[in-house]
Amino acid sequence: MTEAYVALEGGHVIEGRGRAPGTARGELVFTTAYTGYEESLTDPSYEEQVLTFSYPLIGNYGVREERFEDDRVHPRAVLAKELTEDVADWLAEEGVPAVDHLDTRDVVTDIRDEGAMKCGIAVGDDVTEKDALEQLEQCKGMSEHTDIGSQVSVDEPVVRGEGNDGETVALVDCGAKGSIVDSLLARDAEVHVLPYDATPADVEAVDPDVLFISNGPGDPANYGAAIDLVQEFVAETPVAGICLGQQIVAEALGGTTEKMDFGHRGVNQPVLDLESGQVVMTTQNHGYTVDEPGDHLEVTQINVNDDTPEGLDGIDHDIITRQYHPEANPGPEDTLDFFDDVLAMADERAQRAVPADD
Ligand SMILES: NC(=O)CC[C@H](N)C(=O)O
Repeated sequence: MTEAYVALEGGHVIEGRGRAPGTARGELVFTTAYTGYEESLTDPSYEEQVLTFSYPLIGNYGVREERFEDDRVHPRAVLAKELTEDVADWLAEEGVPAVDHLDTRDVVTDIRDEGAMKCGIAVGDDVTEKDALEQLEQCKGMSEHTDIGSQVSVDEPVVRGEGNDGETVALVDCGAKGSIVDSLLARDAEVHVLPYDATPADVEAVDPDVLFISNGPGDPANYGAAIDLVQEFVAETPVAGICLGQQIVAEALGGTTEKMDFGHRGVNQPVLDLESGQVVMTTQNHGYTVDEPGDHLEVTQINVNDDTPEGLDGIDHDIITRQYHPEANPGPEDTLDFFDDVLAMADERAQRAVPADD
């Protein structure tokens, strides 16, 4: 049996069964999602994190590429109670260490008590506890990954849905999930996917009907270029954002963000819309949150469990953002109309930009 060690911040080491070999380190987080492991494992927002599944059996319906959100696995390592052969083989092929036969209830309780923490992993025939502790020693905190966007973004602009007759979207790719692009394409948008460090000139070249900031890993404060873009364009171009995108918009407009203790990761986070009084179930994956929205943004939706902001609207500009993942994948599809709202906002701007016939 392959050895597997997980060293937790503070130096406590737990042992499990090795399912995919290698060493790794990252911020230890958990998701309560009971479905959608392929989508979670390919979500770029998990870059530099180690993902623990609290649901006990992962992999029972196989591994299929059409459910992937990106072309590779993003968590640095994976922990679970029981991984099927399919998932273990996939992770081994991807070079992502995996450990099962752990008491994930204990791991989740530790994270809930202590907060998301650094960890080191060592899996293999000859590894020891010391290898896991060495990984832990080298582990950086999330906000120390100051250029994390470069690990997950396109290098050059890419146009998707060229010639579509809907709105033109400039999507700043801070690690965008594929299904966000798909949700826009399904509504006939032409999507210009721009690098996370795109310049104002890159956005001007697209002349978008909406500037859309994607989800992505790490601390929103480390996305200076995207923050600048929001400041530069907000007066003339509608702005939308999902997850990291909401946090970047808040940072850009005088709001603040903060790190949560252990974040929200799962597919049944209840969100209250303050205007309609309706509660929807949402998919979430974040460890930071907007703290103060600032003077230019109004909180429109909140998390029912802890009142954190889940939706923001612009007070003096056209802006809509969500902290959760309206595209779902995995998770409930109660919130897909966000994309209709964003494109309706973009369409209004597009109509205004057309000079009136005389
Ligand atoms: N899914 C995301 O966009 C995550 C946003 C940010 N990295 C956070 O952890 O809060």
